[in-house]
This record gives sequence, C-alpha cells and structure tokens, in this order.
Amino acid sequence: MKKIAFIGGGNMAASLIGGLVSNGWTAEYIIVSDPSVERLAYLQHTFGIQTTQDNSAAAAYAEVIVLAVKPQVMQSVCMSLSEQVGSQLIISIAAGIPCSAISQWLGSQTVIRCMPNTPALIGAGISGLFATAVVTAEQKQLAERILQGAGKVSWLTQEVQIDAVTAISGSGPAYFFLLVEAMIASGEQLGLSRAVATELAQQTALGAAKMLVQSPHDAATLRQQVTSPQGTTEAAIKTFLNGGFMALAEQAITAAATRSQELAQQLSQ
Ligand SMILES: NC(=O)c1ccc[n+]([C@@H]2O[C@H](COP(=O)([O-])OP(=O)(O)OC[C@H]3O[C@@H](n4cnc5c(N)ncnc54)[C@H](OP(=O)(O)O)[C@@H]3O)[C@@H](O)[C@H]2O)c1
Ligand code: PRO
Repeated sequence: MKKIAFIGGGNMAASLIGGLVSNGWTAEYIIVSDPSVERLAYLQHTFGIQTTQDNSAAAAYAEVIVLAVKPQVMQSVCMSLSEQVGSQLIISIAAGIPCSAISQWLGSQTVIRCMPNTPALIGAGISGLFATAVVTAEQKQLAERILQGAGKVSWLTQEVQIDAVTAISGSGPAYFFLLVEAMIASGEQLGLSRAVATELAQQTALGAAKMLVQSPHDAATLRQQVTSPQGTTEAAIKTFLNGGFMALAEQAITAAATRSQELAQQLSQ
C-alpha cells in the first residue's frame, strides 16, 4: 500500500479520502495538507488520517501526490512543491489544467489528470483519467486503485476528452440536484409540505438512477414507459420539450466544456 498526500483538503479531497478509507486504505498512509486548521481537524476526526498545514511536508512523505486545490491556485502550489517532487506519481483533479502545465510547474512528467465527481464520497462516483506517455502500466493501476475507492473509472485516450468528461460527469451531479430543487419547489407550490416534497423527489431520483443502471432499456425507453398517452407525464414532458429543454441542456453542457477549455487557455496567456 502506497503513501498518498492530498494537497488541498476541500470537498473533492474529502470525497476521495472517504472512498479510500471505506475501501480499506490504511488511514495512517494518507496525509492531507490545507491552510485551515478547522478543516484539518474535521478531516482528521472523520477519517483518522494524518494532517498538516505544510504542503511540502505532505509531498515529501508520499509516493503519490493528489493535487486537489482550486485551478486558480494550482500554479503557485505546484511551483512551491517542485523541490519535493521526484519519483512520486502525480494525480491532478483540477478542472481545466493540462498535464503539460502541471509537468512544467512541478518539473515532473509522471502526471495523471483525472476528473472525478462528488458522489465519490459514497463510492458512487465516476472518474475520467488520462495519463501522460511516461506513466507506467503499474502507475496507471495504482491510480485506478486510488480512484476506484470513489467509484468507477474510465481511461481516456486523448487529454482533450477531459473537457467533455468535466461537462458530463464532473459537473453532472449539480444538474440532477438542480432538477430535484425544482421538483421540491413545485411540490410545495402544489400544496405539499417541504418534507414530503423532498422525500418524494429524493426517492424518485434514487429509483430513476437505479433503473438507469440496472435496466436493459435505455433512458428514452424508460421515459416512454412512464409516459401514458395523453396522460400526466406527457403533459410535463411536452412542456419541457416545447420550452426548449433539449437545446438548453446541450447549451448548458457545452458551456461547461467550453469553460474547461477556457481555464486551460487562461494559463497560456
Ligand atoms: N467539487 C467538484 O465537484 C469537483 C469535481 C472534480 C474536480 N474538481 C476539482 O477539484 C479541485 C478542488 O475542488 P473542491 O470543490 O474540492 O474545492 P474546495 O472545496 O475549495 O477545496 C480546495 C481546498 O484547497 C485549500 N487550499 C487553498 N489554497 C491552498 C494551498 N495553497 N495549499 C493547500 N490547500 C489549499 C482550500 O482551502 P480554503 O478553502 O481555506 O482556501 C480548500 O480547502 C478543483 O481543482 C476542482 O476543479 C472538483
Ligand atoms: N466542479 C468543478 C467546477 O465546477 C469541476 C467539475 C465539478 O469547476
């Protein structure tokens, strides 16, 4: 079992650490560095892992370094770590930061770029991974083991595909949450208590998600099975579609992919 350092102990790091620990990774082999003492205390208390405010100490301890800070601070964080980085495997989860930038800032080519999502916290995530040419098969396997604690993994053949992964699964949980928010608000407007509307919307999201992964039918067929001719679902779906739902969804998801590309372009300006 390898020693892993998380640089940045925010939402995504906590999700990945949660996946690792619940999958049996030895907690003492995980260290997280973050500026916030309160955050570190929370992570230490929740997962029993090691903590530090010193990024360099965390990096020096580990064989794998997971870069989990916001894209905006990634350059300064990497540059300050370059002296501690040698043979470690680097895994970056930052949106929009290409492997080439990470390599240049850290002075290491051994970089895997990864886009996880927050359901990682309950082991139901999915991560898209891209490895640079120098990453060995063994290192890829190691990255897979680390990310698998958080859910499924999907290897990409071209780095540019990460923008699409970011737009679909990285940001995707928020799209579903937004729909559930709208369903709860509508339930209240139609006379339900917030608690009842919430339970109905949550359980419906869970049931629909389970059907999507367990049923042999695709999403369109499952939708048709709910939609009786001239019934209630048809009234709702027609309203969605006549309001431009499909085009709006495509626009929104394209905006996420474009934003991922923009983040990368900002680096080269
Ligand atoms: N959230 C998602 O759904 C998701 C999905 C996939 C990928 N990502 C990527 O994951 C990365 C982290 O996102 P997040 O949502 O977890 O953000 P977050 O909750 O803000 O976590 C970032 C953490 O890094 C800390 N930090 C700031 N400056 C630091 C420094 N110099 N050294 C060490 N730690 C520092 C922050 O502390 P302060 O808050 O005190 O500044 C914060 O605790 C981002 O690059 C994002 O693109 C996020
Ligand atoms: N959260 C990050 C963002 O919104 C990356 C994907 C999900 O930028």
